[in-house]
Amino acid sequence: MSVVKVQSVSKWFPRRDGESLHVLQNIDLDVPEKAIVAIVGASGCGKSTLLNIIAGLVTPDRGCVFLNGVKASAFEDWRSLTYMFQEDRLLPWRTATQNVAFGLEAAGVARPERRERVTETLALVGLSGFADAYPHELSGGMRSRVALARSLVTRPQILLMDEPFSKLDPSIRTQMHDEVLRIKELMGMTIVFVTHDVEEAVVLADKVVVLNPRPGRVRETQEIRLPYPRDPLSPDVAEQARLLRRSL
Ligand SMILES: Nc1ncnc2c1ncn2[C@@H]1O[C@H](COP(=O)(O)OP(=O)(O)OP(=O)(O)O)[C@@H](O)[C@H]1O
Repeated sequence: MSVVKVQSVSKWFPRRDGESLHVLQNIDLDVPEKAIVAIVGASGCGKSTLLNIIAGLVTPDRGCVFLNGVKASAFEDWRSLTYMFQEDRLLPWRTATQNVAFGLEAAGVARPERRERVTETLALVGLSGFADAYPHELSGGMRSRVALARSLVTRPQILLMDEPFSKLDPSIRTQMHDEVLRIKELMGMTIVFVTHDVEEAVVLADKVVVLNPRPGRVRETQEIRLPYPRDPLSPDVAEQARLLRRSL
């Protein structure tokens, strides 16, 4: 069974001139359990809209999304799904610990359990020594790790990421890719992410979905069968990236 299934989804947004913008047309997407799927495509082709529809943040005009086989409109286990945004969105007045704890506080998790889970998750992303640091005291890579920890602290089954590492230096980005793969294996998550970076798609994903613009349609789906870990500088990754670029 697919963990995420997108079935014939179409979406229009209203435009200021009274017309509507056709953003997505008949999108089908199947994400099996523990898969990593990348969505790539030209700017404005509807990648984030598709991710937002999967996350239940935007309602499709046609078609539907199933999460663990349940129609999204009837899905109740939203804590099993988490979303990592392009900006880290850390609260500057909260320490790393307090930022990571935020979702658990909102969910009413008791303080002792909160403390245990935050400590465990900060250790998971390699930030045990920075639990009491404020965001301005952390490097870009560390902030990204806090944001990742905040997404993981609820022990999600599905991780959605919208260009989460695009603002990082290439070497830090590579470190974050390694972290995501390691943690994904450990936690057995299913991941869907959006990226502009075809190398990032090839290094992380086992399936890459290429969207065509205006309106966004699935142009093709490429399986990436290279073994993990994938060296971003290897000829195999370069060749897959070349094929994807050609498709774009
Ligand atoms: N809430 C909204 N209301 C109206 N138009 C929107 C809304 N959200 C997105 N759009 C428009 O829908 C189109 C697709 O946007 P979307 O952000 O999904 O594309 P994208 O492929 O993620 O773009 P990028 O790669 O530049 O981030 C764009 O033309 C955008 O302006």
